[in-house]
Amino acid sequence: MPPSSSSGPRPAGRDGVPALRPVPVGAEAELLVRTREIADPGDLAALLPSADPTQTFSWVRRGDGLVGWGTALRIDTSGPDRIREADTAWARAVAGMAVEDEVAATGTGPVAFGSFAFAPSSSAGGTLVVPRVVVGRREGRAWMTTATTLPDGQEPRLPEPEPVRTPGRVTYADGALTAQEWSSAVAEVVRRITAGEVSKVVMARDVVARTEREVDVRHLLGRLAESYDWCWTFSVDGLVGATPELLVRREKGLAASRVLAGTIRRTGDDADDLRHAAQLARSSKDLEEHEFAVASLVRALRPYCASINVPDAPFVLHLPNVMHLATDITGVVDGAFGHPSTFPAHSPGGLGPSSLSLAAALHPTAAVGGTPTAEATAILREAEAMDRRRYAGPVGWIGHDGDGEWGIGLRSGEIGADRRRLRLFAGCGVVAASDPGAELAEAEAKFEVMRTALG
Ligand SMILES: C=C(O[C@@H]1C=C(C(=O)O)C=C[C@H]1O)C(=O)O
Repeated sequence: MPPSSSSGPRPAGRDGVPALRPVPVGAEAELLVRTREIADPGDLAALLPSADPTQTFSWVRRGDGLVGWGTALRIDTSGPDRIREADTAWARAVAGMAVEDEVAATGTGPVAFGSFAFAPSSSAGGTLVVPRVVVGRREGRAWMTTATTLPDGQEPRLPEPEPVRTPGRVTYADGALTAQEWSSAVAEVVRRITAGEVSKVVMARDVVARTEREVDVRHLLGRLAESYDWCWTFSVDGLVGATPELLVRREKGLAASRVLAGTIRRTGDDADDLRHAAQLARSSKDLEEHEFAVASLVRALRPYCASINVPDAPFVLHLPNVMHLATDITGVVDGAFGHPSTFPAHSPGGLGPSSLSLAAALHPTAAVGGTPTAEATAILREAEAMDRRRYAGPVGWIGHDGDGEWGIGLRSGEIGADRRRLRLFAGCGVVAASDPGAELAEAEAKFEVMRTALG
């Protein structure tokens, strides 16, 4: 079966067929995907040949991960089922690929990078892209994967890398709401929480960055990796950032998720920060907020797992700008290791629900939506007065067997058609005990990630 439908773009969900809008890779072409081992390529981001954010892909943490460029296959979806439809379309596309994989490890063979809108109604929808070239590294092994169009099967020629450009002078302006308006919106949400409508609402705001020169996504990726090495540095379809929060990873039958909720700003003084970290770990407001987030994640993951492990108490994650309460949750995916699964699997080996179907089940978590989810997201939509687009949505990659990693697209910005303009986003969990001024300061601290990247 060809990896792409030949009948042209289709609206999402018509006749129950997922929207599958391929780029023209050659009418009825199938993809030939080849992976071979390579010598250590050094800094992955430094391999990226072009400044174009739509053709530059990254998912890198502490030097390991995947980068890619070019587009061999693109799947676009939209609407409430945007994530599941992409997952189904991906399984179908993979079935039509010819694969030669001499490494056969996690992240080798066909992989697609993806990014999905936070809200079902957003025009940002969802996208999976198989790049023409992917380079990966993990635990001392490195590989290159190429995706070429059959029957020709010519290896893509590597473009001459363009030099990395700096964005020059950067100015910032309010997005949908001024700081003052946003604080008032937070105060109103606190009132609604106190009145008992919901327990927690995650409120985000946007600011607009304008740069003197067109933004080179590689400049941002380099700076993000430099300062936020412990985060996942991502670039997919114009969304770029460094997220500390893992929505879900599925690898060889195990699922893992890192929940963050409860935040305190770093002061720059190590002794002070340690004192604040101890306060954070005892703060009832933050612990309560964290508890909501962990409980909702576990509730959403449980139906897909044969067993789940949840630590008794969170740890404090130290990042350069903020510290978070963090909990790492792990589970054995239903269908793994011969356990009978009620969920469709990507591979005949039968590892149960794919990483992307798990992401669909978990998104949006209480850490980025609120509690209870449906009511909280309705409130935030109204109170924020903006479309979050891909911010706080799942971003990451999926492999041919359904394994993959999906982060929450935080600490990020969106580069649109005008490459001198970025929308940056940051938010924070609002509970009954929240103070609007403190929440504004917390959002500011989170904006710092992209501000540092812009330089
Ligand atoms: C919403 C954001 O962050 C989320 C909210 C947090 C909080 O309220 O403490 C912490 C981490 C994230 O789950 C963001 O970074 O924009």
